[in-house]
Amino acid sequence: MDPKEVEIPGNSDPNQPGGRISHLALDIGGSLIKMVYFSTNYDVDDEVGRSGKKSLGVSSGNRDHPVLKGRLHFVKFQTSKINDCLEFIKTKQLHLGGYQHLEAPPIDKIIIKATGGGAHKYADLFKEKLGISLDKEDEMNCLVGGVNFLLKAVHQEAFTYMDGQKEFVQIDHNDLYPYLLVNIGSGVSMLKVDGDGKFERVSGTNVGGGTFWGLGRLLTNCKSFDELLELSHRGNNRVIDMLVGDIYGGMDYSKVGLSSTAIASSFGKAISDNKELEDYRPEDLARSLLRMISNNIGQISYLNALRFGLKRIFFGGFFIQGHTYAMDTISVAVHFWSKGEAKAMFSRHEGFLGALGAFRSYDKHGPDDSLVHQSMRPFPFTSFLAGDKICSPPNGELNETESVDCSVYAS
Ligand SMILES: Nc1ncnc2c1ncn2[C@@H]1O[C@H](COP(=O)(O)OP(=O)(O)O)[C@@H](O)[C@H]1O
Ligand SMILES: CC(C)(COP(=O)(O)O)[C@@H](O)C(=O)NCCC(=O)O
Repeated sequence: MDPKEVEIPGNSDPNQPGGRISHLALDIGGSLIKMVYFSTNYDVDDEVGRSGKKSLGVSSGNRDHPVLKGRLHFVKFQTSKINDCLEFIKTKQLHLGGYQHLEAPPIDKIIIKATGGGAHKYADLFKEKLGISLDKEDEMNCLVGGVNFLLKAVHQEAFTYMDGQKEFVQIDHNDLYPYLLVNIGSGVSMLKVDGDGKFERVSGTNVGGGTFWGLGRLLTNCKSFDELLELSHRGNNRVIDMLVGDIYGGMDYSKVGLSSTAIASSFGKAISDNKELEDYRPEDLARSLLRMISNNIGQISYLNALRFGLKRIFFGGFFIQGHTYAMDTISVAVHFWSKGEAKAMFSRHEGFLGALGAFRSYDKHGPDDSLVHQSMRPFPFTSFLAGDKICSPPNGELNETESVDCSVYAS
């Protein structure tokens, strides 16, 4: 997959005079590299200062008046195509922070925040190809930092999805914790979150997004993840799944609360159909697989929520990426097993939780003399938390490469 060009509209192009990129952060996972960066080329306070009306420095901005306006960019690459990612960073000079304008930027001293297993695996490659060092942030810490940030700072970030209905959830900042965070990446991690930086990884499963894509590719010969998803939209899982009704002669097993349409055994019909793989339609195989994996994750999530008495479960990770059928299946599983007690919630920037957490971690270190702080910390970043300061794209979803306007307020 080639990354689309990130649109850096108008005067926020870092290659234009005064253009500036800051806070590049990476989450290098088993399947995908997620990248977040902020671009701006004008300082609102400078503008106000020039107009003679008011002049505020970065440190003296307030919550009613933005210090900076710019764009937050979200980009993803396949991890297997990491060279495309390196080329993208190099071409756009994303790694140079505030040093794009220098003829000889001090590249060997520049440090970029990175998380995910790939921050360890590919550290040498980044050094070799771009000359930069990766400052490794813990993956779970970043996930929690990212989701807490989104839930608190972004208007209409969390929503429920059931029976085709999306409903935004009003987040009460004083009543957010505890909750269960389920990150469905290549594998699945489940974390009990009790506060900012307060969490425990309570469970996980190796049957996750990588399983769907890996097994799906083998079963259907799909060439891309998007193709597999598209197939699953058109499929009918009942062709392959053994339903309760198939076992009970079309009847419900009502004594234990199982309707005739419930799946008794995923892929179970394949044992008696006397068919070969090629006799099944790829779309039906894709649908059964998606249902099986989503159901399983929904059920394990519910069991962990039950274990700790948690009523809210937030799902993240690129497996979901706004995919309605996966969300619906997960929600139904949580609803069914919890008898309506627990709620599955999703996030609009679900795939970028870790990258956002790494991005925010620029702020957590105190001032020191390293170049990372000079080049990548042009403003106090907790300031993003001052209310609903990130606008969403008009359609509310983020694609492969997207950016959102945002304002930075001094904290
Ligand atoms: N374009 C894509 N290419 C590959 N996998 C994708 C794509 N879009 C969504 N996915 C799904 O997202 C999963 C990866 O999710 P992610 O949160 O990025 O995990 P990781 O950090 O392990 O890379 C894949 O295993 C796959 O199920
Ligand atoms: C090892 C991982 C944390 C890596 O994160 P990922 O790249 O999958 O997002 C994750 O794949 C995981 O939690 N796997 C499940 C391992 C288990 O608990 O069985």
